[in-house]
Amino acid sequence: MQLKNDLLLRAARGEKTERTPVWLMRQAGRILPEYRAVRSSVSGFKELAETPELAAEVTIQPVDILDVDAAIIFSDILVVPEAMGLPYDMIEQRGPSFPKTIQSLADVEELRSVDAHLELEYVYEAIRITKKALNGRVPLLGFAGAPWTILAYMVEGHGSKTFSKARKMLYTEPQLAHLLLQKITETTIKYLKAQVVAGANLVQIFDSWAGILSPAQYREFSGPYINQICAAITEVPVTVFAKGAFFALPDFANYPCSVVGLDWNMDIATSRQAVGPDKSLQGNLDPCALYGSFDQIKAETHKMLQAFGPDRHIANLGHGVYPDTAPDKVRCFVESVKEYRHQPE
Ligand SMILES: Cc1c2[nH]c(c1CCC(=O)O)Cc1[nH]c(c(CCC(=O)O)c1C)Cc1[nH]c(c(CCC(=O)O)c1C)Cc1[nH]c(c(C)c1CCC(=O)O)C2
Repeated sequence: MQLKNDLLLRAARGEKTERTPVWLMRQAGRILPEYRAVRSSVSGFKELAETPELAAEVTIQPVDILDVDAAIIFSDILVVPEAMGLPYDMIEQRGPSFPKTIQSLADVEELRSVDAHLELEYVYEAIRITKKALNGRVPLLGFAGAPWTILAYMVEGHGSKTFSKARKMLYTEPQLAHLLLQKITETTIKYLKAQVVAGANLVQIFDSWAGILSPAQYREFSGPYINQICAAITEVPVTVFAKGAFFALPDFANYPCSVVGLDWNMDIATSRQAVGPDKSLQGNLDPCALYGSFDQIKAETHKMLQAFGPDRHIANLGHGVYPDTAPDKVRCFVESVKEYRHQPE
């Protein structure tokens, strides 16, 4: 179906756009009272994510309420380890937890990878329902975690400041880590391809824990697997968002991806230099900027847009929007992007 608003896809491909497109990571979620209402009608996050009609409903809420230029399918990166054989619980106020973790070769060998993506039919169904309901209003984004970030949860078993168990494995059992990373990569490729078949117009790879690796470790344990995924997804543009991995930006220049996400620690001009002219950039306002006044948000957003320039930019925050951000402030961010006209250099 012809999209009525394809600004984001054109920006991703490096085509000229009338204005910069805008969306927010984690826009489908707790910032919206409308989301919390749907969420409280079910037993919890997992039931919501696994019920395609409801997942579609909360996916579309930010398009209706915040007027963003894209929808992102409501799901989680942790559905992949679950499909491979490690179920997770989402614990209220605390986050994800895995009753069983990966510690040995036997654990890795037990994981499903060949057909694991078939367990995620509920995600594909949510994508199909969302596409139909969106009726071409905006593109729909699919996503998955990067293999390193998924390994981190599979080995650690829960969130952590240091992920020291996961990083320990890279030193003590590098071979085992590579075996696991390759298995996750194979499942992720099939999963993302199935999302595209279901209707995703672009897919984003979230490497949320990229920044806790050294540059050398990143080059060995994360980058190559992301590169494999980018090379396999030829049907739609791919965005790579590696939080904290400023050191990897020159590597991404050589990956077959279309867009590179920046967090707010990354200098815009320096990042553009590192990534080169042939990729689009996404980001990178500090999520905390949305706690400022309306005037501050507008000024910060305009400063950011000017620094990125008019082309090859998708406006976003530098990480997911924080759950206690006022929806009015989010709308102010979106409107500030939409009203901006670039000043000639
Ligand atoms: C690391 C990571 C996770 N999940 C995700 C990442 C990568 C992005 C990032 O770095 O933030 C990705 C994710 N998770 C969710 C989405 C939905 C789409 C969107 O961006 O709007 C996306 C893209 C829903 C969610 N995923 C989660 C919620 C909150 C659960 C709830 O509604 O109770 C939502 C809406 C839970 C989740 N899921 C995860 C954690 C650590 C937590 C707990 C912390 C938190 O609550 O934010 C794992």
